[in-house]
Amino acid sequence: MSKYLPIMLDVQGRRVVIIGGGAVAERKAAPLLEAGAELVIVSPALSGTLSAVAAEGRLKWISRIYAPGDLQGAILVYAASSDRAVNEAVAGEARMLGLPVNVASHAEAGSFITPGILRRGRLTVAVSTSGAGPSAAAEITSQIAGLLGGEYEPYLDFLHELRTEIKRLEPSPEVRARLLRKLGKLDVLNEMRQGTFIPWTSEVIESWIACNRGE
Ligand SMILES: C[C@@]1(CC(=O)O)C2=NC(=C\c3[nH]c(c(CCC(=O)O)c3CC(=O)O)Cc3[nH]c(c(CC(=O)O)c3CCC(=O)O)/C=C3\N/C(=C\2)[C@@H](CCC(=O)O)[C@]3(C)CC(=O)O)/[C@H]1CCC(=O)O
Ligand SMILES: NC(=O)c1ccc[n+]([C@@H]2O[C@H](COP(=O)([O-])OP(=O)(O)OC[C@H]3O[C@@H](n4cnc5c(N)ncnc54)[C@H](O)[C@@H]3O)[C@@H](O)[C@H]2O)c1
Repeated sequence: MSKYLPIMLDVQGRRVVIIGGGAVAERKAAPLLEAGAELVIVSPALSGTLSAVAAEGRLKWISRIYAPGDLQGAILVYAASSDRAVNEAVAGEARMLGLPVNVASHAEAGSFITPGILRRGRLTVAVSTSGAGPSAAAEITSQIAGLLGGEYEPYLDFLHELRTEIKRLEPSPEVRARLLRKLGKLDVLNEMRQGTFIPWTSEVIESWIACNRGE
């Protein structure tokens, strides 16, 4: 069994190529577009949703079958055509170029697989069964969605703001590390859940930093 490594990849403005434009390509495209990838789809046909996205100029559609050379300039590749042999040829070209490739028809021909994804603002949860059961991955993802409410979005925005301020205002690495550890122990998430959270002004942030610099 492959033991896959989960990573968070920044694809903003980077070219990602999907071969095939059907239902699976559509599912793989959604998180790529959300993450700001420069998406290129090579396929003789495109699903309705993908056509609409192409018409808005949010992806580039190359309207023909795959040809070697289509992966030039990409950082990531998805072989999602309905033709197994074509997907294998795509995986071969990707391997030659040293590019990570996902193969929708038979995962073992590729080098990465796609998890179920759940987002709450800056929080991302990715769920994988290591390929054992894609439907189970979808089901587990929706169970976790029920556990993690909308409060995580403002909570993580708050943590981000405080972390940025601590890094800006506190020159000592030891004190900064202590403040950042204390940040994780604040009860703000519960306050947000209960609707009792009062947003911190810059004065409150500065005084919290001043009061918590010590041991
Ligand atoms: C999670 C999710 C993400 C996504 O695709 O975006 C995802 N598959 C999803 C849905 C889904 N997949 C399939 C159906 C039809 C019902 C069924 O057959 O079960 C449905 C629809 C459904 O269940 O709703 C069939 C299927 N899937 C794969 C194969 C081929 C094979 O096994 O090799 C076949 C058979 C094809 C055939 O027979 O022709 C392969 C993979 N699918 C994966 C991910 C990777 C492993 C993830 C893990 O670690 O578990 C992996 C290995 C590779 C990859 O695609 O990256 C997404 C749910 C997202 C969500 O809704 O939240
Ligand atoms: N990994 C997964 O999550 C998953 C889920 C379901 C199905 N599948 C598998 O993924 C594949 C695609 O499924 P789908 O539902 O999107 O099929 P689909 O028929 O909806 O789409 C296939 C697409 O591939 C395109 N295509 C065909 N030949 C091509 C070529 N030579 N070059 C470029 N594009 C080409 C078609 O025009 C079409 O747009 C199937 O092999 C299926 O077994 C994978």
